[in-house]
Formats: sequence, C-alpha cells, structure tokens
Amino acid sequence: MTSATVDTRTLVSARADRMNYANDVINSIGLPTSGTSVNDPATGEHIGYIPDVDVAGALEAVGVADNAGRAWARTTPRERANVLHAWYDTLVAHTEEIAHLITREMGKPLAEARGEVKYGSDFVRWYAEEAVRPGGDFREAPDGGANIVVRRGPVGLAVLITPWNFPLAMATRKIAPALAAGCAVVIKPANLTPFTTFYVVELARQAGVPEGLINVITTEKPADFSNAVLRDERVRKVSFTGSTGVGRQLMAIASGGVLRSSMELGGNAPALVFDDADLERAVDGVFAAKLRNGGQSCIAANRIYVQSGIADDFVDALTDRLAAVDVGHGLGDGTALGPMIDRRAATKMAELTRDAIRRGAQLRTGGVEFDSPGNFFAPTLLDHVPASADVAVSEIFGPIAAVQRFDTEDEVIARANDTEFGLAGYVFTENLDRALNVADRLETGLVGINQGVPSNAAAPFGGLKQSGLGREGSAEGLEEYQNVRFYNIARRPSA
Ligand SMILES: NC(=O)c1ccc[n+]([C@@H]2O[C@H](COP(=O)([O-])OP(=O)(O)OC[C@H]3O[C@@H](n4cnc5c(N)ncnc54)[C@H](O)[C@@H]3O)[C@@H](O)[C@H]2O)c1
Ligand SMILES: N[C@@H](CC=O)C(=O)O
Repeated sequence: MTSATVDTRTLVSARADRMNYANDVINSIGLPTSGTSVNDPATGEHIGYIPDVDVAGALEAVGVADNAGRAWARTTPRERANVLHAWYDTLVAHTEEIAHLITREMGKPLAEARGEVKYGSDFVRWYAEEAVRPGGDFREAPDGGANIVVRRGPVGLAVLITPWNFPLAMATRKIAPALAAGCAVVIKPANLTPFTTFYVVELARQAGVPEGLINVITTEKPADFSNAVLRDERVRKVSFTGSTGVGRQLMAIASGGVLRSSMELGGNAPALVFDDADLERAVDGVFAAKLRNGGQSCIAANRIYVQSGIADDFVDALTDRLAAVDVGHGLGDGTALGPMIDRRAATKMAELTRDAIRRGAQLRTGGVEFDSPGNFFAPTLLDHVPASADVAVSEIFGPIAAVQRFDTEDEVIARANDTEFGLAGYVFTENLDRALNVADRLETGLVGINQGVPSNAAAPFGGLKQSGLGREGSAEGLEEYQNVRFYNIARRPSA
C-alpha cells in the first residue's frame, strides 16, 4: 500500500454520565463567565472560560508569591513535608475528578488520565519525602584551619510554565520540588488545558498549602507575561516545559537577571530494535512509546529503527496492533486513542504522512483524518521512511509510527544521534551487553531498555543537547530549586 487509505473504524462516543461528571468538576472550580474559551478537543465544544490576565495582574501575583514565599522559606523541612503529604492524599482521593477533567480538556483516554493522576501525584509524594532531606555537607579545610558547612536553601520565587500534553504531571513535577525546597511559585499553564491546574491548586489550598504560595496565571499574551515577570527582580528561577523554540526565547530573557533556569524541551527519540530483540516485548515497548498520550509526548518514539532480520515481522506485528486501536472520545468505553489537541495538530499529521509517502515511504495502516468535528487522526504506520522525510527529522507529536531499517550497530547509532535533540532513546535487544553499550552511546538524557515508558518520579528526567537543561523528578529535581551556600568557620588548633 503506498497511498492514503480510508479508515473504516467508527469513532467511540463519549458516555453521557462521564461527560456530566467532568462538567460538574469544571463547574466546581469557580471560573469566570467570560474570558478565554477552552474547548473539548474531541468535539470542539466550549467547556468553560479562563481569565485573560494582563501584565499588571501577573506582577501582582509575583508580589503575592513573594510575600508568601518569605514566610514559607522559614518553615521547617518537616512542616513542608507534612503539607505536601496532605496534598498528595487529597490528589489521590480526587483521582476520578482529576482524571475526568484531564480527559475533557486534553482528550487522552480516561484510563490514561487515571495513569497521569498516579504519575503526577507521585511527584508530590516523592517531594514530600525529599523535603526532609534538603542535603548539605560538612567539610574540613585541607590546612585544618577551618570547617566548611555547606547549606542548601530555597532559590527564591519560581515562575513555572507548563504545556498542554500532561496537564497534571508537568505542573506537579515543578510545583512539588519548589514547595519542598521552600519556594513560592507563579505557574502559567497552557490555555488549551488550564482547568487541571486550577483544580489541583485549589486541592492544595484545601490540604493546607498557605494562601499565596501557588499562584495560577492564564493569559492570551504569554510573551508579554514572560517578558514582564522574568525581568522582575523578585523572581529568581524559571522552569519551563515546552518547545525548544520558546525555551530559547525564555533563556534569552532569563539571562538578563541571571535566573536559575530549567528547560524541558522538545525531543526526537530514536527507538532501536535489534534482530536479537524479543519480538513481542519490542512491539509492546514501541507501541507504548509511540501511542502513550496519542504520541503527544516529548519522549514519544519518533524514529523507529529496525534491524533488517526482524524488520518484516516487527512491522507486521506493530501494524496489526495499531490497526486494532479504538479511536474516539476519551470518555468513551474502550477508547485507546483520543483526539489530537487541535485541528492544526491533526492537519500536521496528514501533511507528514503525505510528505513521507511522496518521498517513497509505504503506508501500512492509518494515514487518515476522521470526518468529525473533533481532531482525530488514525494510528498510522509508515514503513521504509526515507531519512529526509519531514516525519524523520521533526518532532511528530502524534500517532505516526515512522519505521526505518538498518543493518549494523555502528550505523544505527550514528543515525540515531544525528539530531540536535537528545531527550529520550529506546533500545530493544535480549543481549545485556549490547543494551548497555548502545545506551551508553546514545546522546540522550534517558534510555528505555526493553520498555517504552521510562518516566518515573524517582528518575532524573531531562534532556541533552537542545532538549534542555536541568532535571525534574528524583533528588536532582529538588536541587533545581536550591541555592548552595557555605559558611567557613575558622578553627584554632587546641593549645
Ligand atoms: N522535555 C519535556 O519534559 C517536555 C514535556 C512536555 C512537552 N515538551 C515539549 O513541549 C512541546 C509541546 O508543548 P506546547 O506545544 O505546549 O509547547 P509551547 O512551547 O508552544 O508551549 C508551552 C507553554 O509555553 C507557553 N508559551 C508559549 N510562548 C511563550 C512565551 N513567549 N513566553 C512564555 N510562555 C510561552 C505556552 O502558553 C504553554 O504554556 C513539544 O516540543 C514537547 O516535546 C517537553
Ligand atoms: N512524556 C513525558 C512528558 C513529556 O511529554 C513524561 O513522561 O513525563
């Protein structure tokens, strides 16, 4: 098959009871009756408004956060841990509410949204546990004339900017370590998926997070927002998750005030499947790495390299898996793939597919936009994708599995590393030496070995090259919100 086919699957519809439940959760947030409209990406339906805050409003929030942060910085690690534990318990108790909200505003299937609630809440629990281990050190000067006490304290007021693809996890991965370290925050979620942030921040308040410590700002002019708040002297830190282009702009502004900066940016993950891989395990892993979040993930398998000896079997098996996926509203029964976030994203999938086919790729399944008011694109597999195709060089951010073939280990590593990005990579082989040697040679911040979802609150998530700076999750994620200082204590030798 070399050209687009009609996908005969019918879309799964949302269940009315789940839609009503999600709407009740949105209505409970207490949002304005006008402002910026938020829509369900699966239906295009308007689901609520958020405030369009101007620069003066954003700077007011900076002032509120600055005041609250000064008091919070003086709390003990145990006090901060207790508040974060309480927030974690509240998040878990509201799993259903949050999951329905995520699906309604972002589109991912409800089962995946529940998974995000677990993943996102795990960051809060992890940093509740890390809060009482702020780190520090005691050293002796080599000449014996001093002791050096190394202390870690809060970096100060942090501005957090998050994307739409994981509305909960991208927020908690930043807010929780900031609070654990003793910082206040101003957070700007994406306008496409703001409700989850408003909702979980309200849960944080109910759990005992002091007023003014977490401030949510939504705006239609994000550039005005960042230009103003990142130049404000009260702000000491910026943490951004989003595209590399916007990350570069924010780093340029942050350089003015020499702000501590964490940047979680774009990816172009290679997945390497060797002849000696377990076929079933490799198909499961690549399927997960591709289809998690509908492919709208920074660590999604972007370039799938399969060694010649296993390639035909692998492609057949992955094609069957993708062709069997139920597509539809995330609040439907059995939906495994929801909509793209917006029409532009769905159109981009169609363009990428057309470009690849024009350049010689073979379409094995999918390749069609569904005829619906939503933004659906069928799970797609393109085989024999030329390295020059757009789908092989740009971040796909959608459900297209783009397969290329390779012969040798050296060849595939050179191809895998031939990108300015360096976030995630995947290796599938049953040979442990090969797995570790290839992982060592991949220029990525994280490597999934025989599995497709490597993210974990205990792992230092982050990229190399133009995929970013800094780490989120784990002990390293706390350090991003800490200043390191030392006291030099003079010592006289005993008489
Ligand atoms: N490395 C990671 O951990 C990670 C995680 C999720 C997403 N991403 C990346 O994010 C991208 C997709 O997300 P997106 O489309 O929302 O990205 P985006 O860069 O367009 O937007 C991200 C956020 O930045 C805001 N923003 C945009 N311009 C801004 C400006 N000038 N000043 C301040 N804020 C601004 C947006 O409103 C949104 O809140 C992909 O490239 C993906 O790889 C990376
Ligand atoms: N997929 C990432 C987030 C980026 O999209 C994760 O696993 O945390």
